[in-house]
Amino acid sequence: MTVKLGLVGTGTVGGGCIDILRNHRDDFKRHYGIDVELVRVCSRNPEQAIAHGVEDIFTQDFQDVLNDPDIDVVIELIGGTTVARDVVCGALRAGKHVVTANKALMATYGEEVMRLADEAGKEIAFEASVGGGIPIIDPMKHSLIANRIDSVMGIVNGTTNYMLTRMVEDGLSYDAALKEAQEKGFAEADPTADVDGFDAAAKIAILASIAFNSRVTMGEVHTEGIRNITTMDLDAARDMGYCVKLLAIAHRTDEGVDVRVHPTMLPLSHQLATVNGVFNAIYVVGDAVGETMFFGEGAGAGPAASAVMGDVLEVARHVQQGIAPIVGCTCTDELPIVPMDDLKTKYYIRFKVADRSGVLAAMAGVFAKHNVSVYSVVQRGKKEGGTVDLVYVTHTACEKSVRDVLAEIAELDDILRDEPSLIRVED
Ligand SMILES: NC(=O)C1=CN([C@@H]2O[C@H](COP(=O)(O)OP(=O)(O)OC[C@H]3O[C@@H](n4cnc5c(N)ncnc54)[C@H](OP(=O)(O)O)[C@@H]3O)[C@@H](O)[C@H]2O)C=CC1
Ligand SMILES: N[C@@H](CC=O)C(=O)O
Repeated sequence: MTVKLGLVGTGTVGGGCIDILRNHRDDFKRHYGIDVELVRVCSRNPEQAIAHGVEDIFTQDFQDVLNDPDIDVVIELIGGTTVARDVVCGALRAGKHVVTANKALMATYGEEVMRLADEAGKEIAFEASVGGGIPIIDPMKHSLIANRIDSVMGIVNGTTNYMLTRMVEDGLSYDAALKEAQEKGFAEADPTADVDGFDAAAKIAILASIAFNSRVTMGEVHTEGIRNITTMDLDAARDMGYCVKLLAIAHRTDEGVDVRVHPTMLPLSHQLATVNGVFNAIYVVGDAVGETMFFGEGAGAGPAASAVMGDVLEVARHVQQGIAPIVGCTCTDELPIVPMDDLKTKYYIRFKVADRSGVLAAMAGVFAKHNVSVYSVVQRGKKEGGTVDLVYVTHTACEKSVRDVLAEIAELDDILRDEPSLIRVED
């Protein structure tokens, strides 16, 4: 039996999938007996389809894919939560299996999508939605199923990790580093999703939901990106023996789920400090297995298409063998989200302030008022245009108090000259 595929979205990942199918279709059949055929391809305009040699099966209307009775599996690779939601939900309602790389959709409408799949008795597979080419969802749903998982954390956004690496190692500006990441196909269609942390928030929401059997949506994840991080911060971190990474963190605590995305300073000796460029790494800690780490390329056509096609072939194998979907929604519990205000950690905060007397004393007063104990204050860079950069490192403090400090300093008369950059410090 030939399993018929319909693909919607022919950009970076969709193009990668078409290429894999063209190059390896015969191998899949010879090695594994899995016979798949791409019968319909949909996108907004035909240029990408022509470039990948599939113009003969091209359509601009995704309904042509959903309404084709021959298609067994729909592959959604357009991204976003509007048209993609119609494609995914429509395909499931039409009785088709679905493979998607869409983390925004799964982290926002995951409950609806999983319910539709359960009702239809069809599979919804989304390995590529987290960690690009790294197998992480399937191991968590299968190989690690015997564990109680208490922590999942790591670097899950290739674009920002690539940018931070290029900024540190090659002195690239933020804008130049982002442009490169976009050219390499790492960034989302709207790269603010990467740099503002929303892509990582979606991914950690998906991982936390699976790990803790309790649904976490991306809106529930405290999210900060790297927009305010400058080369001055990266240099300051290095001088202190640290690097800066955009970390996605999910812990099961006695209070519930502590889940957040923010720039974090890590000692250069930390395992995650060596994860550079487009690479991602995800730690998973289970009560039986102990510590595990998953590592690989987190973005780009090849890695993402590898994960998508892995799902497609597994679903196709099930279709051929008549195997019903085994695991549907596993979010059986309802754990509360721990408020970010409760976090206790050390902080690096850089303020660009007016270069005049009295500023340091005024700021010291605010820190003292809120019981945030300062470990060091250092001036960085040159005094320019009547401003100076002050770097504060605190002892362990409460997030709420630090937020109060920032709010009060912002209210001080004509002191702040820019948004402070705030980085949490892990030892
Ligand atoms: N890039 C990566 O490294 C990774 C991406 N992903 C995920 O994969 C998905 C696709 O990403 P990527 O390939 O990078 O995105 P691209 O922007 O490169 O490709 C998106 C494709 O969808 C098409 N499209 C957009 N809107 C519509 C629509 N309304 N109807 C039909 N087609 C449409 C686009 O056409 P047009 O070009 O005309 O806009 C384009 O062909 C996203 O969910 C993303 O989050 C997951 C892992 C890694
Ligand atoms: N934009 C994402 C792509 C993969 O999910 C990233 O940079 O990690």
